[in-house]
Amino acid sequence: MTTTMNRAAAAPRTAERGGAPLTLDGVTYHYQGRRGQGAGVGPLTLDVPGGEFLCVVGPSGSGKSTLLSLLAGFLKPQRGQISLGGEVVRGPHPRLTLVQQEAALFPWLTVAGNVAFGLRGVPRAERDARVQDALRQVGLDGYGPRRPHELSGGQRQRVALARALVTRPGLLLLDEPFSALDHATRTTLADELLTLWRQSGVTVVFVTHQLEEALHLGQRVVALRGGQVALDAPAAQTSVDDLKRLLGE
Ligand SMILES: Nc1ncnc2c1ncn2[C@@H]1O[C@H](COP(=O)(O)OP(=O)(O)OP(=O)(O)O)[C@@H](O)[C@H]1O
Repeated sequence: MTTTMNRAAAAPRTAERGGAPLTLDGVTYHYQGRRGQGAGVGPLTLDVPGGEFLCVVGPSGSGKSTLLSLLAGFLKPQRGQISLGGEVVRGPHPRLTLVQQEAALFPWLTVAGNVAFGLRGVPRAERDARVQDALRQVGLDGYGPRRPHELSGGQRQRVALARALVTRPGLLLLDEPFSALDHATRTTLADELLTLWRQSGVTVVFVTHQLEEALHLGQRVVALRGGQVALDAPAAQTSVDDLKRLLGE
């Protein structure tokens, strides 16, 4: 690929191909309740090499969303620190991008406008070319002029993925991105995500309730229980039954 990099948010300091390594060092966050510190996560220590596809599983309340909010910079660790590509994460950052369960697309923008959103500051011709390229990658060639309400749920998630990847982030965070979709669409999109990951080399942290999905997608699986890492293993060396037993499901 030979596209020129550009300025500001459109030009994350990540290599064009290849994800950023992610490090959590003693990261702790506990929600403050009326009776002092409540539930939360940590201390969590994890090393995620650049380009790894990590899945995070765990029962309801185990801390998956809290962990993602910390990684996305929406919450600040009370102790410990998170680094991405060697830089401490201190807040939302152009090098990382989050895709959630319901694609949060701007309804007043076209599909192309939604995908182009993160490319402000990039010259028009390059921006248009990158948007077209991203839409082609997610199988939505020709959908640029449509509005989000004219798309199916699966197509909206594809737009969200295109919007996330068009900025060439170092880290892609996914929070149950396919859980609102029917089984067939979910399976198709999961396989498409693997293709996109291989093409882009981005580091992925994917949160899911579905143990099968985690083992299918991830190279590595981290299971949380009560805000702590209960298991951290290569996906190939664990099974749904192992995870169920460990998580008491
Ligand atoms: N805003 C908050 N205030 C107080 N406690 C919270 C808050 N958000 C989450 N918690 C608590 O922190 C713990 C972790 O919650 P979290 O939402 O991260 O879990 P989760 O694994 O994502 O759950 P789910 O799968 O149900 O979304 C839970 O005990 C939860 O009740």
